[in-house]
Amino acid sequence: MNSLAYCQEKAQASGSSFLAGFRFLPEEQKNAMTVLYAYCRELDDVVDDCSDINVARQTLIWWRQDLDKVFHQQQPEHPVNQALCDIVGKFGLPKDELEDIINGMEMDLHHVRYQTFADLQYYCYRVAGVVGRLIVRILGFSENQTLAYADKLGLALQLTNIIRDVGEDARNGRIYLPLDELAKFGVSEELILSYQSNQAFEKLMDFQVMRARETYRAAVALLPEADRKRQKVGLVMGGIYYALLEEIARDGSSNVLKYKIKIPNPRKLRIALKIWLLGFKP
Ligand SMILES: CC(C)=CCC/C(C)=C/CC/C(C)=C/COP(=O)(O)OP(=O)(O)O
Repeated sequence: MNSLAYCQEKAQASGSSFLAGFRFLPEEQKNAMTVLYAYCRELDDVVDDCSDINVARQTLIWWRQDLDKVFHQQQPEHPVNQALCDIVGKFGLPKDELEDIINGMEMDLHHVRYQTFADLQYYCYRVAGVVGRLIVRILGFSENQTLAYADKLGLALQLTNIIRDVGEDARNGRIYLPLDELAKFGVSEELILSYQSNQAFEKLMDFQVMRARETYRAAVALLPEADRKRQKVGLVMGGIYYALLEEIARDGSSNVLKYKIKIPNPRKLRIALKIWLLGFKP
């Protein structure tokens, strides 16, 4: 199997919410997005499948060394890194942004709590903001402000992901919601870790949803007119996750403790098509 085929299989197997948007792209950009997606997925798996933190840490060190080869004209060992060799030059993907994703995964190994929203934002930048930046580079941009849009949209998506996965993360002993916000709303860590919902938790979650919604609006407002057309697939990705956020709000945001809300694939495709034709207005 060649390295691109490996990435395509990895992306397909993930069943990710985002793949629906890729089909609108020309072959070269679609392949680059698939390689980037596979890269993120592989790194994610290192942390998700981790039963021994030392093994995971060593594996991330190995990924750093293998990524280094991509930028030093050497043959990397991992098929995803081999596939990256074909796209980093073509799309001007910087090493430090690809490395930042590894840094974000490392944070996941050590940090299971964030004190403030500023702390959480730093994590979100590394696992989602830089992904947004790399996507913006693949799709093409003419104004630097488009990078600020990428940071913001990445944050909006990651906040949505955190809201959706509160229950699943709690089962793994993780709480991403900032601890000072838990305290402000009178929600204890124990309540979340025992999947108990109460009025205080409902209010906390309503606040989280409202802030995520505002983050989507702020992101779209940052995207310069000149880059809107080229960035349409990114907006489709944002729109699919925004629909997920609205679905969580409709369902009752405190239910995130009990189950994980999903949008069925046919609906994702309808949302993608609508945004492609009419634009994304959160
Ligand atoms: C400019 C721009 C497009 C910015 C956005 C950047 C971006 C795509 C960040 C990824 C954040 C995120 C929540 C990933 C989860 O992926 P997943 O495949 O695990 O999601 P799933 O579990 O919902 O399928």
